[in-house]
Amino acid sequence: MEYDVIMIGSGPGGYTGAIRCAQLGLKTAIIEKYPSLGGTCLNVGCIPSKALLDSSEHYYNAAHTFAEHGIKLEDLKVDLPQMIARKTNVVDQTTKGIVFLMKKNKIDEIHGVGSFVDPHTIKITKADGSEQTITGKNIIIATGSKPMSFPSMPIDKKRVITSTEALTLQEVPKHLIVIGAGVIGAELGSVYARLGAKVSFVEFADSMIPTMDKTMGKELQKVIKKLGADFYFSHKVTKVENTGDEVVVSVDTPKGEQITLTGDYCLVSVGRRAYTDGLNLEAAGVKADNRGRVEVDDYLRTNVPHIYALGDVIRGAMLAHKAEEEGTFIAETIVGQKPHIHYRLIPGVVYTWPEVAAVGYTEEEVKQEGIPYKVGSFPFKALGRARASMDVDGLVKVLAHKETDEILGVHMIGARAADMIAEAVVAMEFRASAEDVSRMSHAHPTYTEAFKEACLAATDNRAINM
Ligand SMILES: NC(=O)c1ccc[n+]([C@@H]2O[C@H](COP(=O)([O-])OP(=O)(O)OC[C@H]3O[C@@H](n4cnc5c(N)ncnc54)[C@H](O)[C@@H]3O)[C@@H](O)[C@H]2O)c1
Repeated sequence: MEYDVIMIGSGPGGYTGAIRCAQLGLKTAIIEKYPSLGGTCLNVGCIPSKALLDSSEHYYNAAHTFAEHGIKLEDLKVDLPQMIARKTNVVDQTTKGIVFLMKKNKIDEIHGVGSFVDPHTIKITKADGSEQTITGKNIIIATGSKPMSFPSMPIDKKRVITSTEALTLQEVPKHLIVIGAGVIGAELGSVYARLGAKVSFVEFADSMIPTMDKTMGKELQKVIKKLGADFYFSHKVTKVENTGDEVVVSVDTPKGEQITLTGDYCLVSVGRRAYTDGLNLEAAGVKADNRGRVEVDDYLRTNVPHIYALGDVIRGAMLAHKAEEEGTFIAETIVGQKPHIHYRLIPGVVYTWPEVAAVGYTEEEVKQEGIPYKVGSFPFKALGRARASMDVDGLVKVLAHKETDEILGVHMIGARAADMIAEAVVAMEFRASAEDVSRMSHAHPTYTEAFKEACLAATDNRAINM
């Protein structure tokens, strides 16, 4: 069978790109190694982790804030197997939705491991060992990423686990040691801290979520500390050992001393790596870089012009919505359109509670690039809406150009920040100044007023409610 496009991988980038190809009239096949569609994000990433984050937040509120709201509960318990079962149900519904979308768009769905035979031919090895070969005028590599580890921290999937196993635990850990306080560590560490686990974060850098604006990491640490977590920043893990019922983690302190931490589970969340295993890129002559990522040009084309790649398997942020934009971009490029992705304006979100969300430059970046800037901040606790819901932690920080007032970056930590960041993206896509946003009506009382107030603060230090 010959296709216009073969998409290898059905994560958010793969399935979105396949649908856009089909919409543009291209005969499209999608190959997926696993029985269900949706990739890491839908099966063992974004969606299931959000289901557990929400459940753990409900529990935490029931245990800690309901009484102040005037709601009394007795005999409150965590039923972790039920929590995990609900999460599995959410995943099932979501992945079945993708099957429906493939059928609706007449995309051929083929399950099995895809590997290149030559630059136009893909062999699919199915679970029962049978093989199928198809050819494509264009091929898109969307095979995503896998959790990274180091030889000193071997993953046994029982006590030394990755995010995948952390989504299926059948008991709340007594002491969860989290290696790496980046996005996954913060999200899943906070789930189990809320459910009652003692959580210790061991992080190489000097703060949580170290690649985001430093103010966000500091604020997030304050909130997670309230859950009883411990932090070991600028500490280096040298060894992780499963001793049966326990995990012993050996750590070098910044002073050069060696300490050990003992817990019942250890979550290794030290980043992810591009996943190209089994693809047989050599048969197509496709080049990978020194980090194993498929090399692409500005058009997301590999060194073989009809083979493209997108998402976690190439350079850039490992974000589902970045991959989705790239899927659409490639489909439109194939049919001769001139699409565009504004990488600087792809938002980043950490789904802790409160959430962290950001778009554009961090303060550290504007300093480093020598861009003249000014800052406006506004804390959520000064908002009536936040006090009404008892979600008073966090702030909005706006960076604007000192001379032109153009918004350069927006960083939020607070309730509903993940949704609110969309307003900042729109403002920045249209190159708004802080004053532009200051002059737009924001409904009262809402959390979005914090963005307007931070813009007022940046415009002329004239926030109203502070
Ligand atoms: N909400 C989201 O958008 C979301 C959610 C999950 C994952 N992701 C993406 O998936 C990828 C993987 O997530 P992640 O949290 O594993 O990676 P990450 O890069 O966000 O964080 C890894 C952290 O581990 C630390 N680290 C590395 N080696 C260490 C060591 N030996 N000892 C102690 N600390 C060490 C790093 O300094 C870093 O802070 C990221 O690119 C992330 O953006 C995104």
